[in-house]
Amino acid sequence: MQNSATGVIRHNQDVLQVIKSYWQLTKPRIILLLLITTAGGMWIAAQGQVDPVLLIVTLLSGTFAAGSANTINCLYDRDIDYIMERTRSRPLPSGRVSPRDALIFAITLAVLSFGLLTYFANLLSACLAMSGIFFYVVVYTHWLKRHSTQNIVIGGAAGAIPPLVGWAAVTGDLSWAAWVLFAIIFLWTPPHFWALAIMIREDYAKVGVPMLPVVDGNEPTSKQIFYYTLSLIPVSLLLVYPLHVMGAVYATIALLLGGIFVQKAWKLMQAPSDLMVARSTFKYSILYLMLLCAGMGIDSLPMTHQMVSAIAQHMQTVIGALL
Ligand code: HEM
Ligand SMILES: CC(C)=CCC/C(C)=C/CC/C(C)=C/COP(=O)(O)OP(=O)(O)O
Repeated sequence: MQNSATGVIRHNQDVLQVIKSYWQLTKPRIILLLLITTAGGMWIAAQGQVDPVLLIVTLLSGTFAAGSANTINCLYDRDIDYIMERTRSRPLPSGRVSPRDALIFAITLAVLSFGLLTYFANLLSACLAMSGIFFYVVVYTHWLKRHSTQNIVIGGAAGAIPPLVGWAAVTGDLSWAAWVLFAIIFLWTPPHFWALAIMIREDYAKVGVPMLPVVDGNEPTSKQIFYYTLSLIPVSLLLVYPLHVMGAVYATIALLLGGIFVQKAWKLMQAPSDLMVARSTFKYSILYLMLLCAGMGIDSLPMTHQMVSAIAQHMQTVIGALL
């Protein structure tokens, strides 16, 4: 009796371990931020009034597409992941999932994503999601990652596709504002990744991946980080002017967040080998993108528009009374 109970417990633990391994293959923590940017795109496209069913289906499809891309990346990179300390315990290098099963899992996720987006949203959003997988797997992982110091600059375009998926799911096309969202993430990726690459330079050097800090050193990398970060401020404000899809609330948030990011990048440029500063810049990059997207959401709410116009009216009355 006790043996069979122990057997059931052990079986359940095994099942949980298998689920955990497949979950880890998808790199879920990265997907969360990708989904936040997708939601940001949807929110602006729908001017703050997104159909909840479309939102849920698009985010689920985005999860499947990104999970598929990340699984294929883990499959392709399992040789170097086995050598690098940070990635050694991932499901493939540690042997918890076989390459064949990982491939079947990735294909299933991609098919589900394409089917859901085509059925519930439109073909454009489905094709954009598939182009994200293609770009990340073929252009970044296969062509660039092991061959160019600009790997993450060009390859980073893959990570900038999710807001396009969100936008297209709502409107069926892509406007200038959607491309500005793409540009924000495109410019954000080098500071995000190179700050981390400064911290784990030795790992990349060990496996011969030509990340910029490995090849050119920390000083030129920190300069590049600074210029990309600086360029983020005017680009993030394009949504306010000339595109007029965001207002004063977003502008204030974008300026504030961008200012802090530039300050951190400046500090890193002054001390390019200070791992604590690099760590703080990397961590802040994630917070920056999360809060910028939250700012887009807040600015798009009809309640915010009412509040801003009420404040403006009040100010007008006060100024009128004073003059
Ligand atoms: C080519 C582009 C990119 C590269 C090379 C890159 C690389 C990395 C690496 C190596 C890590 C550390 C992961 C780990 O510890 O296992 C990381 C963390 C992270 N990345 Fe990126 N990244 C890129 C783009 C993006 C994009 C587009 C997003 C989302 C919009 C993103 C979101 C995150 C998040 C949220 C983390 C922290 C995960 C955690 O909590 O551990 N990354 N990135
Ligand atoms: C629309 C769509 C599906 C887009 C795909 C977006 C996507 C999956 C972006 C991932 C970006 C990323 C985490 C790169 C790190 O790869 P790495 O190989 O350098 O990281 P690692 O060393 O941790 O494996």
